[in-house]
Amino acid sequence: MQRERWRLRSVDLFVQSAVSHRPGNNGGNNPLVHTMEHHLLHQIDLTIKHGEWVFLVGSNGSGKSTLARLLAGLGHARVTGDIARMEDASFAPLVAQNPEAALVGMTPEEDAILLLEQLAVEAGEMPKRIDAAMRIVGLTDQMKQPIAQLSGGQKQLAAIAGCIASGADALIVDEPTAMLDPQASAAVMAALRELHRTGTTVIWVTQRLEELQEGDRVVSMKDGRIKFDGRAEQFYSRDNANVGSPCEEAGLDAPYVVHTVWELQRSGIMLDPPMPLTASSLAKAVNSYAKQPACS
Ligand SMILES: Nc1ncnc2c1ncn2[C@@H]1O[C@H](COP(=O)(O)OP(=O)(O)OP(=O)(O)O)[C@@H](O)[C@H]1O
Repeated sequence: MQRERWRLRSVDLFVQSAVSHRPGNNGGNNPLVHTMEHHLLHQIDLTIKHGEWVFLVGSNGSGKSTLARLLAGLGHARVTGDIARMEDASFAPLVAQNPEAALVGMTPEEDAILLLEQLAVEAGEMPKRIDAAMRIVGLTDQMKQPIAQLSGGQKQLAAIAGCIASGADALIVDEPTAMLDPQASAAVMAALRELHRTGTTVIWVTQRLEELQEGDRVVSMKDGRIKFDGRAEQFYSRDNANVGSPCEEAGLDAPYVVHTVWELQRSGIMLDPPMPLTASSLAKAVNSYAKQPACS
């Protein structure tokens, strides 16, 4: 059985922000400042095992990044409830939507070296780790190129390469493809799927639901709460009255393939498997439906 990487029980998270008020006419010019507490996460129950791949989805402001930062151990927040991390778990680096803020080296290679230096990795160990990480993300040819000359997708891959070289057993990526074109997005997805195949736990925050594949685990959030935790196929499952899939309840628009399946269901066409998620699996399911003997 896989060991647990994170276990959160009844976790609530609060942050404080400064609020300033201009006093009235007779109150002088100095603004009054007081702090206000915001309750951002509510009763989070979540277990993630070593080696799992989890898509964390939800509409804007639903709390995805807040939860991602909490899992990465970042931020200054008041947290109540119970959070357990396994003792042998390494730190889990978080790669954000815009990687430029996190890239400090002049080249992808130098950036990885600086990160490994921070982690006190021996100098003799570094080239092996960095070469392997660049190979996984497909940046071997660009690793000595100035970061300023890389495309957005290559910068994202450079940030991910640094995390891979660090040897972290888990990686959290927050909307890594939000600013990328389909080709660069596919390269980032392929690099992380490969990393996952070799045992790394991956938490992928996204609003692009077409990135989900059959069998993927989906955790969806709304108003700071987890509303759904299950397989992608169930996420799109409507009830008998043809409404109310967890995806729609989260306020998200399903991919085109799923809309097509819903339309087929509305016309009484039930596919097997019932919820294909890619164009090719939809075509396959429609093909085998068409080959079924007609009912009289
Ligand atoms: N430091 C803060 N102080 C006050 N409110 C905050 C703070 N950080 C986040 N929030 C609020 O918490 C809510 C959740 O924010 P969060 O960034 O986690 O959402 P998200 O699901 O990642 O959204 P998006 O998809 O837009 O990035 C939002 O309403 C946001 O305004």
